[in-house]
Parts: sequence; C-alpha cells; structure tokens
Amino acid sequence: MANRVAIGLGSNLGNSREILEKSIGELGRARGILVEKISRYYRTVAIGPPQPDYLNACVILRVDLTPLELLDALLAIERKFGRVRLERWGPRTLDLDLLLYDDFVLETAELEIPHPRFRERAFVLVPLAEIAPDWRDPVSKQTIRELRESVDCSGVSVW
Ligand SMILES: Nc1ncnc2c1ncn2[C@@H]1O[C@H](COP(=O)(O)OP(=O)(O)OP(=O)(O)O)[C@@H](O)[C@H]1O
Ligand SMILES: Nc1nc2c(c(=O)[nH]1)N=C(CO)CN2
Repeated sequence: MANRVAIGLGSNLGNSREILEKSIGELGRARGILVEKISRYYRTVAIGPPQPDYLNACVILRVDLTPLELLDALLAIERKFGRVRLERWGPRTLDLDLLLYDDFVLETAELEIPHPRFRERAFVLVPLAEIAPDWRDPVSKQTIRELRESVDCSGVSVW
C-alpha cells in the first residue's frame, strides 16, 4: 500500500470507547486500507461550545485510495455510527478527520489536506506525536513533535 495517512478520531456521545474501537475495526476491513499504528486513547476537554469531554485517538494508515476516495470511506464509517451534524464543533458520536496524506497539500471545497486546524489542537497532536513524532507537516515544515511542544496539553490525559 503506497500512501501513508494520519487520521484523528473523536467521540463524546454514546459509548465512546466502543465506538472508537469499532470504527478502527471498520477502517481495517475497508477496501484499500491497512491500519498500521494506533495511539492510546485520551480523555480531552472539549474545544468549542460547552459539552462533555471527548475521547480522542489517532491512527496511521497505509492506503491505496485517493484522498477523496478515503474521505468517502471515512464519511461512510461516520454515518454507520449514527453521526448527525447538529452544530459546528458540537457533540458527536464519531468524528474522523483526515489529518495528513503523505506530503500532499490540497485545498478544495470538499477536502483540505493537511487538516486546516490540526496544528493548534492538543487533542490531535498528543496522540499523533505518540505514533508519528518525526512526520513533517508539509505546510509549516515542523515535525509533529515540534507542533506538539508548541501547544498547551493540560486538557489531555490518557483515558
Ligand atoms: N481534512 C479533512 N478531514 C475531514 N473532513 C474534511 C477535511 N477537509 C474538509 N473536510 C470537509 O469538512 C466537512 C465537515 O467536517 P466536520 O463536520 O467533521 O467538521 P467539524 O468536525 O465540525 O470541524 P473540524 O473540521 O474543525 O473538526 C466534511 O464533510 C468534509 O467534506
Ligand atoms: N477535545 C475535543 N474537542 C473537540 C473535538 C475533539 O475531537 N476533541 N472535536 C470537535 C469538532 O471537530 C470540537 N471540539
């Protein structure tokens, strides 16, 4: 499988632990996707409107899919777990974000790579630094370890 990808997972509704575990299982069964690494699970204080803490994790995949094919696969898994979008940054059963796709930089209406907000999110950088510390963000040119060191990680703890 040719392309290396980082995905962020988040849930703060329902049985979040089971939802994240099952969604990683779904990723592993999807055509053209191999799950290479899984971070630990973290409890994180919610960013955005007041809402329960999140469970967050990151995975590294190897994929034989284009970025848009992969986004479709992620959205299909989100739908399977009953995700309903009520409000921006509001509570959700499952959120799958495409963070990095090799060193691609892509900006379209449907998909932006790298994910435009991942650099300031401790709930992404802490789990991602655990499994891919030396991966270099193609936009800022910083490694994940460096980005992680530049954010406040006080709201993030191992589950
Ligand atoms: N890198 C990306 N990963 C996932 N979705 C993306 C990405 N870039 C653009 N999108 C688009 O964003 C849409 C809405 O995403 P979503 O509802 O998950 O946003 P959000 O989780 O509320 O906020 P955020 O994007 O800040 O995490 C998706 O349907 C998708 O088309
Ligand atoms: N801690 C935390 N906060 C969030 C999260 C998330 O995954 N974790 N996702 C959001 C919408 O993408 C909004 N706020």
